[in-house]
Amino acid sequence: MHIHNLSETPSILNTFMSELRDETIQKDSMRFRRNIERIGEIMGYELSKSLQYDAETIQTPLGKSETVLHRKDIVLCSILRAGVPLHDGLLNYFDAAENAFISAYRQHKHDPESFEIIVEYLACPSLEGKTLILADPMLATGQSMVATFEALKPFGTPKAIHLVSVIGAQPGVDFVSKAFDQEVHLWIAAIDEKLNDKGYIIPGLGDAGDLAFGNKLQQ
Ligand SMILES: O=P(O)(O)OC[C@H]1O[C@H](OP(=O)(O)OP(=O)(O)O)[C@H](O)[C@@H]1O
Ligand SMILES: O=c1cc[nH]c(=O)[nH]1
Ligand SMILES: [Mg+2]
Repeated sequence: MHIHNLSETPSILNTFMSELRDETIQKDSMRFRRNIERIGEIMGYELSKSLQYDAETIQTPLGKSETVLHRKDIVLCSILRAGVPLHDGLLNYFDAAENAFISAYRQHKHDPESFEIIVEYLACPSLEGKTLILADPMLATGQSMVATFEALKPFGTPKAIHLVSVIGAQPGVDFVSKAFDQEVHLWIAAIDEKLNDKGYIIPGLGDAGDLAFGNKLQQ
């Protein structure tokens, strides 16, 4: 897996990251969602540099200009709920993309330290020969990302796969890396050291879904 950790070069991205993590600032849910969206935009731009483009000549009012074509073979797939603002940011840039949504949430069993991934909803176009961008802001154990990829397999084989995340934990990044047998790029803004015994990233930022959209009752 090719890992592109975008916070290694200090930039405005690091400011957005510190606002997401700051326990006072992150309480403003509109700002929290917008910061994830802004990171999605930055990730989309950085990722776009690795794609291939066809050249096209367009007519301006005063002459002809060589340009590159908007890519139309991209499928953006995000994992509900926390993936929604990241999806919005990516879609702001890849506005010609097709879109897929999947619900993959962690359901804790009787023992609070163990959980399974529940996939209940999946809407996806054909992935055959397309560029798949799979987005989820939190990559903790990596199980949601891998379960999602497994669930997408019947929709065809993408020609390229890009995973987009905001914060990962090293054990989850290692888990995801082993799960893919084809070339995969991971675009991420931080890789934290570890998980706690409930599978939360330490130091991480807390629960991204709840911070973006409010608490949910455990089913
Ligand atoms: O790498 P993993 O260990 O699988 O954890 C990461 C998952 O946890 C979060 O979702 P969550 O289950 O909290 O659902 P939510 O977005 O509805 O809050 C997050 O958005 C990821 O999907
Ligand atoms: O730290 C974590 C782990 C999973 N999901 C989150 O929202 N945060
Ligand atoms: Mg959550």
